[in-house]
Amino acid sequence: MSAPKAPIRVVITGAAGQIAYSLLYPVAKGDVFGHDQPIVLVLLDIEVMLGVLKGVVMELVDCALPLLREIIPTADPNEAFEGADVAILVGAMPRKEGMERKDLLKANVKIFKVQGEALDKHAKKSVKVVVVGNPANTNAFICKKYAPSIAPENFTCLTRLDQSRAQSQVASRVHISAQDVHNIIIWGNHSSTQFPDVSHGCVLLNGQKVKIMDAVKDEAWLKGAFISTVQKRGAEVIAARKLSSALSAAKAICDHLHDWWFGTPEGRWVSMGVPSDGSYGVEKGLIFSFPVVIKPNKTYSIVTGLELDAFAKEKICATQKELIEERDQALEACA
Ligand SMILES: NC(=O)c1ccc[n+]([C@@H]2O[C@H](COP(=O)([O-])OP(=O)(O)OC[C@H]3O[C@@H](n4cnc5c(N)ncnc54)[C@H](O)[C@@H]3O)[C@@H](O)[C@H]2O)c1
Ligand SMILES: O=C(O)CC[C@H](O)C(=O)O
Repeated sequence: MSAPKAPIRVVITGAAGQIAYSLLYPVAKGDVFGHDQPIVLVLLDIEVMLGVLKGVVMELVDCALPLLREIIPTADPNEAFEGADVAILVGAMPRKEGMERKDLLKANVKIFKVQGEALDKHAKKSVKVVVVGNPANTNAFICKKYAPSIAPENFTCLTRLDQSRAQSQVASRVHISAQDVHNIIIWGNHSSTQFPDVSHGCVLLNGQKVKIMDAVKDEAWLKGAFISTVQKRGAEVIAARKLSSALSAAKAICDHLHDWWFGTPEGRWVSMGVPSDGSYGVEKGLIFSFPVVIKPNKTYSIVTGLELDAFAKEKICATQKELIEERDQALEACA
């Protein structure tokens, strides 16, 4: 029998919030890092939320989870990131109905400067960071910038929810399970300019791989309503719930980290916001959602060599333009 694994330190920020409430259980139970991986959960929120956080801690304790070795609630980023193996950065203000994205950017980006600095000083150099708080790509860019001692590729942002949304839209159109829809790509920003791209994807129909284009047989839908539905899904959820998506966001965070930890299956890729290496003409250093493959040793690489037609190039250009504008506003707000 192999020796029991040492616990890993997993930091979740915004721990008293909505997404965290759906995220804590699967993480603490072992669904993300493995059912043999003990965990120390570090829960960061702001001072005024410590009372609420106390209740969340009580509930976690009451779950009596075998892998959960310790729970550390705190409002101090320097304490939170000490020795961190994984940082799930959820804590930020969500957009409410009628709010402009710009308002969110100014309010949230400074949080990620502070947390980048704290990660730089206190986290393990191997720490894996996923930024969820919006604007997720730009917040991840700022976090990375203020943590220069950590490798840039350790900073990612969540676009897996967009991927899941796209998979489900195609699955319901073809009347199959979402798990039989493979290799859809989300390019660019986690925003309404993102480009959900089915042109390299396939579905499994009776065990056979069929191109999504051929299975759906409706190019007008794939180039029109499908794209806008995925792009605007977050806003649609806000309009209906009066709150931003939380359950589905938590599920997507679990998928993103599970695949980063264990790797992607042969021949399959997933979308993650990662620092651009210049692939597909995207400015180096921007946090841009690309298709990536991940090895079991937890290293990922951008899938290169995919052919892009004029339609795809135009969409990728538009989302890149938005990210450059956001980055410049964020740098100004942090200066
Ligand atoms: N990338 C995605 O796919 C995706 C999907 C859904 C939501 N989001 C974003 O995730 C963020 C959180 O959403 P939510 O619904 O959980 O919001 P929420 O308001 O329910 O919770 C946010 C929590 O963050 C805390 N917080 C605020 N500032 C903090 C700081 N400096 N340090 C630590 N904690 C801090 C708040 O006190 C609150 O408890 C929002 O920005 C939302 O837009 C992203
Ligand atoms: O603020 C938004 O527009 C969306 C919130 C969240 O990022 C989502 O995708 O559900």
